Amino acid sequence: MNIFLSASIRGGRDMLSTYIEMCNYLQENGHDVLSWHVADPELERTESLLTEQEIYIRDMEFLEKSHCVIAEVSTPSIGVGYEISSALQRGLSVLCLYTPQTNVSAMILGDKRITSKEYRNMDAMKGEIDSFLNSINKS
Ligand SMILES: O=c1[nH]c(=O)n([C@H]2C[C@H](O)[C@@H](COP(=O)(O)O)O2)cc1CO
Repeated sequence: MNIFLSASIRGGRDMLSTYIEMCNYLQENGHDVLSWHVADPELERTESLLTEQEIYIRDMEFLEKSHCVIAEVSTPSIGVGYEISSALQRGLSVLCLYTPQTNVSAMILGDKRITSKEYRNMDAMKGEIDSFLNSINKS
């Protein structure tokens, strides 16, 4: 499956190790993570070679080619919110994942088109990803 992984960049990179684990897990399970760059520790250097418009156009093209979006929303990020909304407009399924004690926006938790799940550890997060992808495959 083509998956758009959405994760904070300018919103803050404190959870980079989580993004890497999510990306690796999806790839190990045979998925094509089109936006794998969000989990790249070298991202700041590689993205600085692109203009803001080039970044935007590339990511919107990735979204067009994706079957679903999986977003880590514990760190508030305008770009992640924008991508979630864009995915919904295109009719894509969206999974939002967040850790306990994070203050996730009501605009995410209140939208019943979105599957929003809290996870306490990496195994739980992987379980939520599996359930979400299985539900898409069945629909
Ligand atoms: O350099 C970038 N490259 C890029 O792909 N993005 C996209 C992918 C991420 O899922 C999302 C992060 O948004 P933000 O930078 O507002 O946290 O936006 C965002 C930026 C910087 O805003």
